[in-house]
Amino acid sequence: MFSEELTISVDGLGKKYDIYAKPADRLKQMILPRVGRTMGLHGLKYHEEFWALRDVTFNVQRGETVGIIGRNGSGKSTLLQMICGTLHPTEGNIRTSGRIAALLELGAGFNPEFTGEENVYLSGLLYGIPEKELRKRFDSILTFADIGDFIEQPVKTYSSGMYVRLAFSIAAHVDADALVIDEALSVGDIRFTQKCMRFLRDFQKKGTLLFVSHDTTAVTNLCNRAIWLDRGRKILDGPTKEVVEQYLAEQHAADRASIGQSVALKPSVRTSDEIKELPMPIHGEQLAYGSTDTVVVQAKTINAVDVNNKTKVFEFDPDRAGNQFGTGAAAITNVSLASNEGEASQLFLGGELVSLSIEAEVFKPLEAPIFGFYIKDRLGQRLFGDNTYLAYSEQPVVADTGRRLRATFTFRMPVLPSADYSIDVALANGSQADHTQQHWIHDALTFRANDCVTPCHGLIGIPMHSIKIQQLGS
Ligand SMILES: Nc1ncnc2c1ncn2[C@@H]1O[C@H](COP(=O)(O)OP(=O)(O)OP(=O)(O)O)[C@@H](O)[C@H]1O
Repeated sequence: MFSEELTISVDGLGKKYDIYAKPADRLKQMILPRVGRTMGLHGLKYHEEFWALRDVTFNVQRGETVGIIGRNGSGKSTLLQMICGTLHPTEGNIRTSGRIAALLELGAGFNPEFTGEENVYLSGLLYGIPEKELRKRFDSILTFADIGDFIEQPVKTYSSGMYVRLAFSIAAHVDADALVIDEALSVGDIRFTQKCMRFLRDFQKKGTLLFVSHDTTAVTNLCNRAIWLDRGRKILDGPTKEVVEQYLAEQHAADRASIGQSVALKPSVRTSDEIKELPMPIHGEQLAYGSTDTVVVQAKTINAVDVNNKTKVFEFDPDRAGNQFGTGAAAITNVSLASNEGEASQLFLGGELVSLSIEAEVFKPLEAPIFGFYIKDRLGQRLFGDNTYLAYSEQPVVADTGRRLRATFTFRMPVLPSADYSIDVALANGSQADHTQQHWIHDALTFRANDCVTPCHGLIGIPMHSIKIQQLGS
């Protein structure tokens, strides 16, 4: 039975396309089977069957945010279009409850000949919002979209960014119970994207969200759950962090396999597409603490309290680390955090200088090794990270077979809200733009930040150089 708590229920869903090699085959398929049947011939086929989606089953509960990930052509858009009712399934069932607003890829939704304003009313009516109500909301829709006088121009004259601004603004104003978003946010500029993200974070508190993106970081940031599609099939459905990690690992394995490189270090070792976007962030992406000591102006107060932002580090244990992948030409053998004086320690303070060391053993010569790390929060959001590339780009450290290497990053442990965190470490070979991961370990070290007496508003806290209130003359 379809529960009231379910917003979307998808059962055995499939979409088949008949692919014809040439247009004439389509005609033959329409006419000849009938002729054949009258002659007692059956099963004449002039096309290939192609299943864009097959056998996909899942439920989305009211209030859930679910990310859909997968390679190009894996069936994500096909799935969303069927959920929104713009595409008919070949087999299976979809049940939805409440009002679903869709923000599908460009091309869907608006009548290109109509002006933006006409499209606002048209879309509103399709969502069942009475015209009188739409009039009341029109100004707010326009303000959100921020496309100025273009609202009076036909939509066919819009840039893709304007199109998405208007489409998103409408979807945000129709009191939807569920929002279905397909790649739309990749089009807008940063300010608009931030505005949409704020809206979505607010919407998440009450509504159901289905979110397709190639940007796995965005999926990780926004969704608690993810569904991975591949070649039209559901591969995995679960907590976002796990699904994204496995998806990236699988992608890298496939990429490596396609260029004939070995991929496995050990059964749990996987490869990842992160290689393309990383090795790890370049300098400048890292947290902007100065090289000189920062004065924490609240230090007096903080030190007066027994429990400040202490961070407890759990030692590196290769068997307990998360997913791993890489070619296996080198292996990371140890990871540790020490105080800046080099003392191995398990407790640090937010704002303290610490050193992260990554040691590795080389099995095959590396002409340009790059070590890197990321610090991630509980949802897998990357808070900051860095790599050795820029420091050694002019003169890479060449490592022969049998050598052992150690990279050390010294940085200020940020002030962190009380929660669990983890550190990904990696050793690649090559350049920032073109490299191969030799060994990447997700969650090599984990740590817990304790009671945040130190001011920390947001993902990480920056120790303040000064805080003042001044009386100004009237
Ligand atoms: N009308 C159609 N006729 C034939 N094949 C189609 C049709 N529409 C989609 N397909 C095929 O179905 C498969 C799934 O397409 P879909 O657009 O759903 O993938 P996707 O995961 O959204 O891809 P992308 O990430 O590139 O947007 C693709 O191989 C695509 O070529």
